[in-house]
Amino acid sequence: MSPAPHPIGTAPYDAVLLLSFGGPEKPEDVLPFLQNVTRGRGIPDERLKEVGEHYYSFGGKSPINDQNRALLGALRASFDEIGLDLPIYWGNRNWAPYLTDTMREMAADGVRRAVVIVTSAYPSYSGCRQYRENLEDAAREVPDAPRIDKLRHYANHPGFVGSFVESTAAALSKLPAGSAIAYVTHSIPTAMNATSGPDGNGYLDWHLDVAAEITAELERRTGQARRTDLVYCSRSGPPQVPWLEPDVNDHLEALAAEGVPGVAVVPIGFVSDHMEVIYDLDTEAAKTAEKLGLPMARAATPGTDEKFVTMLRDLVVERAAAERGEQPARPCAGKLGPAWDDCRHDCCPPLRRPTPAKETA
Ligand SMILES: CC1=C(CCC(=O)O)c2cc3nc(cc4[nH]c(cc5[nH]c(cc1n2)c(C)c5CCC(=O)O)c(CCC(=O)O)c4C)C(CCC(=O)O)=C3C
Ligand SMILES: [Fe+2]
Repeated sequence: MSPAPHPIGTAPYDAVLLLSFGGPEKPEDVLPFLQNVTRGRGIPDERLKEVGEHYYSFGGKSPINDQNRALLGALRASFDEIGLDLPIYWGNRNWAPYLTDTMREMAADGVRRAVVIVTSAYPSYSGCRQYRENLEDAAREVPDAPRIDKLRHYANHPGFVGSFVESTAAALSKLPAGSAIAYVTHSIPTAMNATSGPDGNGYLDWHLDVAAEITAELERRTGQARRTDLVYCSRSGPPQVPWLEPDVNDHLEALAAEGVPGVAVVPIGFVSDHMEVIYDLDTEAAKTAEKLGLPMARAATPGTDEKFVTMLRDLVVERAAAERGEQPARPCAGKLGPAWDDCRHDCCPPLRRPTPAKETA
């Protein structure tokens, strides 16, 4: 008689939810998508027109939904490999499948408790709390909505860092010796960074820690130190509001002026090659680099890389153990230590928007 398969502990969960940003699938979707994203967020019309053009130049279709479908497939295969039979659902903030519809489906299927994987790795209002608000809003609309726990931030997990170590090494191998590394992430308002994470400045601190880990591992491998910086793409908002700088294009100019022989552009802020990556980096920054005669290679994002997918699976198993009151190992690279499971109530507060009327303190 063969032994029963070893049951992987995923109690108390009966499902996993993949929660993402969403993107347009065809040209007619672009405007309604942008309206969903920017509703009440004070983005100037000029910027919206410009971003609309980015989408139209790629046929009105964002790659993000197909990337999430691929990730769902990879997660399913990875779960099946170890006999983990939790169903995996998918919902988005800004486009179909909308989170509220997915939550309705989960409730109808009898899901009582689920764990959510968000496609955003770092603490900030946009990348964390706004998703938690989306979950809360959806739960208010759906009778018998499941209780949903969010995985700890995974940017400093060895699976995420390790995936970027490999892709950065691959990018550097296409460049002249002595090339620099430019780590890139989505710019956010400096005020949003100031309040990100439980103690503030979490967005920046986490990125710097992840970048330092990747750099240190590559240095261990090659014995070579090189110039590294953290720079930004996709600045939005009104011009008078300060966002994190420098912009990647300005940084490339500075590197070229210094005579750096080449640059690996490493998008540590992104989990897949969505519009910010294929437009802001592969189109715009690549054009800047070409104009400057600066050799540039862009490192791959995790996407469906095995290290990344296995990490997500491990984090689901880890969180389930923690919810059962066990003390699971919490793998972590970097100096900041593993992130908290549940965010504190005052973590990453929303930015105050300018109000048209006078107020008192
Ligand atoms: C930190 C961060 C991430 C990284 C974490 C994560 O990955 O989630 C991220 C991801 C994404 N952002 C995306 C798209 C957009 N973001 C916008 C606007 C904004 N993003 C912000 C921040 C972030 N955004 C902020 C502070 C704004 C200003 C408005 C506001 O305060 O909310 C706008 C409006 C137009 C514009 O102003 O650019 C669009 C269209 C897509 C989809 C891409 C695709 O379609 O492939 C993805 C994955
Ligand atoms: Fe964004």
